[in-house]
Amino acid sequence: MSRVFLIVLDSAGIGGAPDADRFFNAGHPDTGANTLGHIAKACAAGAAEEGRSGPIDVPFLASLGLGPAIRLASGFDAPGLDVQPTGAWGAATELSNGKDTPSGHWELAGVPVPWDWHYFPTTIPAFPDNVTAALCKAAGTDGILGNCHASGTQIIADLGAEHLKSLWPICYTSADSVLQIAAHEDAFGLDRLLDLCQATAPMLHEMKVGRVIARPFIGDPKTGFTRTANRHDYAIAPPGDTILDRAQRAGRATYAIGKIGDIFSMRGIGEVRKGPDATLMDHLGDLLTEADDTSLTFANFVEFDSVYGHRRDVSGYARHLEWFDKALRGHLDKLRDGDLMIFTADHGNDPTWTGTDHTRERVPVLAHGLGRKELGHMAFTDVAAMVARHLDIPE
Ligand SMILES: O=P(O)(O)O[C@H]1O[C@H](CO)[C@@H](O)[C@H]1O
Ligand SMILES: [Mn+2]
Ligand SMILES: [Mn+2]
Repeated sequence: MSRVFLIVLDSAGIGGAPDADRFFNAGHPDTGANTLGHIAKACAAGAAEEGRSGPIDVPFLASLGLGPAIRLASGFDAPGLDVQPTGAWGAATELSNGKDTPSGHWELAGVPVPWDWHYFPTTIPAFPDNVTAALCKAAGTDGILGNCHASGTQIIADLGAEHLKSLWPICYTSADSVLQIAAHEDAFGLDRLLDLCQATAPMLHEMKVGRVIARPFIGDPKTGFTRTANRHDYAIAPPGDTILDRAQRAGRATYAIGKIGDIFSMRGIGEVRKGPDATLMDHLGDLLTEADDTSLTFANFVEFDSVYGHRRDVSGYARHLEWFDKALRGHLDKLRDGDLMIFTADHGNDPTWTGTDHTRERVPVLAHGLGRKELGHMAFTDVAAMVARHLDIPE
């Protein structure tokens, strides 16, 4: 019996979403956004030269069929990826009405989102009075800082010093259905921040706000402020049975690498391994060696999105893709006969695009372990079906 490794490169979209015109970045529609296509184009043009150089160098992903997947999704010929595939490749189109992480992951796991998410307005204050009151009560403070749309790194630079004086939590949102709370790990306290998020999450979930996210940071006004890896997402539970639930019910071991446990509200998850992406790659290597036969490992590499996509850092995103591809090649000898490894994404975040938010895109579905195969156009839920078939559990 074989195992499945389902690996999400967070935000690694490939353009072509038929409904991209309904999604926006800084007031502009996402039509034409193409995360991996535009990164490959920038690399080939010599426009992504920080810490790396030249055409994009991802031989493993290219050998699975990344170039043809981009062409299928968006009609774009991505330079540097034009090799004959030996893996299986397709392009998946999202149904859920959201270009966010939970929508993408749940749908990949078999459950499109049946409701419309609640988004906060771009006005200041962004949060209604009852939400602000609940935040103050749970934090034990007379007020909150922020209360607006913001980039997470910018808002701690702007308000970190004030936060250290008042110890009021920094509360902000984005184009996603989220309420994020940044607070200093030592001065405010990590446990106090996590308790605050946990206490207010049910009220926000009731409003169909997808996640309350704890964003702890360290530092001081002199040296600057930095976010730590102790981020924690408190997400609404998926609205139905996912592939993780099905696998667990069938008695299979399920492993979550990265923030998968948070995204699925721990439903259907046996064991969690977390850390920055470099550590997650070690965890993946360990699980390739250790994971039980018939098990499902579901991984999310978040830094493509959080460190490079939202920051519109084209060189950084390309560097991380090249790191990922190389590191992964070092683990391939641990695969066993019959194992299936799938690489996909949850949405786009084109670093060449306007704004700082996700972009509505199709995503690649690249598989190792099925031989050479054109999977064609797919739904996100077809990924769950592929996993189910391979593990011999109900689709
Ligand atoms: O700017 P930061 O805090 O990284 O926020 C980003 O991270 C959030 C959760 O993934 C998204 O909603 C996006 O706004
Ligand atoms: Mn995401
Ligand atoms: Mn994001």
